[in-house]
Amino acid sequence: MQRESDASVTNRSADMQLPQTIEARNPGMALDMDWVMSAQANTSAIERRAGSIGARRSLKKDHQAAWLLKAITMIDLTTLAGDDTPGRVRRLCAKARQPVRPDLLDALGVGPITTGAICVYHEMVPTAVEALVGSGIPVAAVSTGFPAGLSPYRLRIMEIGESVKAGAREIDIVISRRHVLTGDWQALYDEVREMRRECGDAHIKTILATGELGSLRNVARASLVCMMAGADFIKTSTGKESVNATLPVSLVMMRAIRDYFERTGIRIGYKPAGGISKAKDALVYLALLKEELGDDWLTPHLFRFGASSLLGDIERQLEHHVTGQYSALWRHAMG
Ligand SMILES: O=C[C@H](O)COP(=O)(O)O
Repeated sequence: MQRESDASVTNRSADMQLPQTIEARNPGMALDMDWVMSAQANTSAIERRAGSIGARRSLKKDHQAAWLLKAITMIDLTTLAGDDTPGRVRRLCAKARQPVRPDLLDALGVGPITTGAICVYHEMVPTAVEALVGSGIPVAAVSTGFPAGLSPYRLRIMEIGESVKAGAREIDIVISRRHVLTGDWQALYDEVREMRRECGDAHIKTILATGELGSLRNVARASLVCMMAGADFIKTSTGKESVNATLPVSLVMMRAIRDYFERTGIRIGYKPAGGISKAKDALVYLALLKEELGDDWLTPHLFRFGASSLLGDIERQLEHHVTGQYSALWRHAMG
């Protein structure tokens, strides 16, 4: 019985690999301070809503394997460590090309899938680009003095250009947290606008480092300013803050995205990142996304997980789904 319903959704999951409608990019707009300052966040209501999401049933349990496969296609498979080597990046790229064992995919009735992207530091971009030739998987580079974003402004801008030149098709920039903490929204807008310009055709994800922004209201306002400045995606965290992606922050950012869509007709992507390592947590994020932004956002063009170890746990859960047995986590090493 469970197999039957899984199969029907799993077939749908194969559609995930079909080209999605590519929408026009967010051109941005003039900074609208009235709109920015009107953004508020009722922390207790947000926490209550975020706390209830895990218990809801928006993703049917017997369709879990299909949702986990979908989650894989939305992972920015990441390595951002000081000891990264070309060998580690090449292994990660091989994993991005074939994130799930073919026998498991066969058993689930699905064709080949890939992760959404590979995410690395600038120095590793050429290695990743070479390792992914012909796969269609984009390379994302973290840029602008990641993770603190405190290197000289000119160099941060140049870093973007260098990564684009090296073949990165997505640039994850970090914003200057101080602009948010001092309420200098114009400076934040100008910074992101210039970074967006430097990205050229590469898509820009703006990392808010929400764990360092002081309040959910600041998260809401910073999200709006980044979108007004032309962000293609807004992303929670670098993975290096002491608090990274959380459900309350995700709720606030998703609602800012909804607000922006309702007023401009432009869909902005969302990327929770940092500390998401369990398949069950990924499902909760997808449930929240579906409930807050709807099915249109359930595509790698509009949603990514920034994660270094989530894939291993998802693969383990899929193996359990097919064989009824769990394998050891070490068998799912990423790099
Ligand atoms: O942007 C991605 C994050 O750095 C990944 O964080 P993680 O290693 O906690 O999964």
